Amino acid sequence: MNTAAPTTVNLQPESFAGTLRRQTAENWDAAVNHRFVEELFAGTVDDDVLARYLIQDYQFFDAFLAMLGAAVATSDSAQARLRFSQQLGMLAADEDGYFTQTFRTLEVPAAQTVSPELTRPTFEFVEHMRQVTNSRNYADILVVLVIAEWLYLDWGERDLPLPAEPKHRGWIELHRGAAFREWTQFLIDELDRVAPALESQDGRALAARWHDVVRIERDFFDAAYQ
Ligand SMILES: Cc1ncc(CO)c(N)n1
Repeated sequence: MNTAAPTTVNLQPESFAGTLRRQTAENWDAAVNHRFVEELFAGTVDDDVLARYLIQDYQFFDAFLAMLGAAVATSDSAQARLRFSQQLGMLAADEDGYFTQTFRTLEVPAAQTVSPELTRPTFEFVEHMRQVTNSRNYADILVVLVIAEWLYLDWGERDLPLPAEPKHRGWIELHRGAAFREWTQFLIDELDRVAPALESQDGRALAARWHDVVRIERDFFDAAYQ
């Protein structure tokens, strides 16, 4: 695929992130236009589907926080370290608050929020995050961060009316708007600043991870219906 969907970030088309975004357009766009996203905006997603998705995503969330901690620890930039730290504070307050409130609304048993059985996409995603966290390689960490946030920004910013109920609307509002756009732009700019040449050995390893993680994002939505 050689077409780039319209996106809400500023991008150098030939940059590391721009090139990989274009190479993975098929799975990326399938995720952004997924049935789950359509039903979330419409406010029609089945409560069981939403609960299954959020139970898995709470496990994603914990590994994601650990990965952000690794970004704090490994960044070569003091300014970037502060930006990651600020985001950790927001996630611990607003995003954890959304999960907690919505688990209560959906009457999800506590055991399911603590140690559910992982679906295959969750297992794979957590494994990628564990690998980059342990690698202490800032560029490798940024690859996973950029995909997770940029792909979610792309569906969150879809031009659709917002649903009324907090369990639907809250998840959308966490992934759209000026603050989330600015955060995503920061991640893309950091990756393009520190990424190795795409054709180098390190660059090829990062590209392989990029392709796999975008595929997992799509599978993650599918799993909520299985
Ligand atoms: C699976 C998945 N990808 C990305 C995000 C956004 O960080 C999320 N919450 N869950």
